Amino acid sequence: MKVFYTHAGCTLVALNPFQPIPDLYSLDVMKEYHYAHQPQEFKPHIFIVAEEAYRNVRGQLEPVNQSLVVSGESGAGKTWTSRCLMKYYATVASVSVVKSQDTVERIERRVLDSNPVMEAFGNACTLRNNNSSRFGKYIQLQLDRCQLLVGASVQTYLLEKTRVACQTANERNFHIFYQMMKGATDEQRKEWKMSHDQSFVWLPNSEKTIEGWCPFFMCIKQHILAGILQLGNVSFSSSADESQPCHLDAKSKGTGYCFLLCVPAEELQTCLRVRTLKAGKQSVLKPCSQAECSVRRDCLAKVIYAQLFEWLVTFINNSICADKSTWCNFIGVLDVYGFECFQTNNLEQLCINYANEKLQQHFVAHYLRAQQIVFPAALMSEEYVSEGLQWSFVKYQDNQSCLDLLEGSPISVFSLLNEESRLNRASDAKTFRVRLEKELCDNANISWDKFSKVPHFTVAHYAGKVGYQIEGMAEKNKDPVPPELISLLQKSNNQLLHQIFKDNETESQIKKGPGKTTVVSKFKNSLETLMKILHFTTPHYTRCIKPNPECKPLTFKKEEVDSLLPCLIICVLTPQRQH
Ligand SMILES: Nc1ncnc2c1ncn2[C@@H]1O[C@H](COP(=O)(O)OP(=O)(O)OP(=O)(O)O)[C@@H](O)[C@H]1O
Repeated sequence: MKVFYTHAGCTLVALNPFQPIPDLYSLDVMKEYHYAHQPQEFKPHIFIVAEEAYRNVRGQLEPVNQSLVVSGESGAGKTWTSRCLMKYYATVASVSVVKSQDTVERIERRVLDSNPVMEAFGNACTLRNNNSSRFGKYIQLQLDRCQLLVGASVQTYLLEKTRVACQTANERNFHIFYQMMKGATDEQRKEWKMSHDQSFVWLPNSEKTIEGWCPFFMCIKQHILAGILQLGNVSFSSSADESQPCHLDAKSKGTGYCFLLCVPAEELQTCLRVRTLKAGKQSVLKPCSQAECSVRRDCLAKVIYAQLFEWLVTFINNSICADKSTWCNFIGVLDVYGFECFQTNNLEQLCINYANEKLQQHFVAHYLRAQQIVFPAALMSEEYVSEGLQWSFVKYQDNQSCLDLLEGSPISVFSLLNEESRLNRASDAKTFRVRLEKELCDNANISWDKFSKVPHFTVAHYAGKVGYQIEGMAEKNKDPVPPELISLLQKSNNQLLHQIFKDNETESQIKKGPGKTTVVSKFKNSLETLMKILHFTTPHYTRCIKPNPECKPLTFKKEEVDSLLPCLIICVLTPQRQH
């Protein structure tokens, strides 16, 4: 029926049309909502949410700062919606009416222009979405005393860095690699030691044209990225004599990647194949197996890319963030990865689903609070409480029990996983599974398929059950980076590489000892900071819905969408409190 928005309780539901809808987001429509006496009486639209938040800031009612939480599965339209919100504020809260044109160029444009740059480095074509964000982000739009947009800052969460060195079949690496190859001049190719016919292991499906995605070339020095691509073509073969390092395969004998990363070739090639073990003051050199060499190669690429991404975010923040003295309120836009359940799920999905569980808890708690219910005592005793509210409360308890399972103290999945990662030995999946079962068997949210051949555990999340594979989880959680590689990067003659590894967090982690700062502990900390921000702001929820898995325009597959609805039902079932 070409209706793309509706309200469900306090949530705006946004249906992805998968094709541009003329005039749905035009300047005139923005103005209509912005200048309306009562925008809530207009047709449901993302601009109502935007305007409501804006008016709240104007009204200065506590909490004045606002958070717009945009959720939904991959491809549902979260990034699109976040962009719409940013464009809305860049228009209605524009400084242009007040100050010179220069300022407009400097602020709104810069904020909006940061999107394609971040997307180039952080988005990729996946099976679910051609332009899938592989990181979460919270964008804080900073408003001055007159509610004009004067700056912004971005906080990012959990970049999927494994994608740099490993792309699932039919998926691609981050956009930036394709963009730079597409835009490279002959001269640049020469500089990067890349011939026209050279193919790259880490650049799959480059022939794929992506509709609606416009490749462009970024004018920054891409030596590091070219170095990463060249590194992906390095392979190893075992030496006949085990006491000797692996051989570098004929094709990888070239030292282009060492040149591009500006580190001594011999030293890097040794670091990739030989481990330095410290025993007191003495160092012992131990050749790595073929598989270990590949892990070290991938690790090098991942750590460089992750640091580069962080540097980019800091760089963007430095250019868009307003001086603290110039802004007093903010509207935050949260675009996080939705709930994930694949055939094989590991640490990444566990973290993502944990984040969703936290957000869901925040949502339900907010909703119950908005109903002026002081729970639990009042909720249970008052007779007039609707069935819907009681149901919400039960859901809230389920949600809490799942969070206890994941992050609770002293014993939870995370605490046990961290313990396992801190052991000075490789983790054994079967033993770890037994430990999990022994310690957590009291929690009804975890279960085990006794007949499964691979060690796993199943968590009953609010949005459904997800089975997590245990193999490799503790190692991923450690995210170890060989110290030799970091020391080498610190010596790089590439100014940027040298700078980003100079006082590198990875190094301080290494100094603290293995497993001290784990992926889970870092993610949990950053999520806690986010939850605190959300707690002190007025939240607005938008749930994006993917109407069909094939991303077909204007196609609504009822059976596919229905499975998503339980997460929404909570807001439909809880009517206004009736006295
Ligand atoms: N309102 C809309 N109008 C037109 N097209 C849209 C709209 N919302 C989304 N799309 C289309 O759907 C695609 C997927 O949307 P988007 O990238 O925002 O999803 P996402 O939820 O952020 O996914 P991911 O979690 O994978 O990053 C967009 O590239 C765009 O083509």
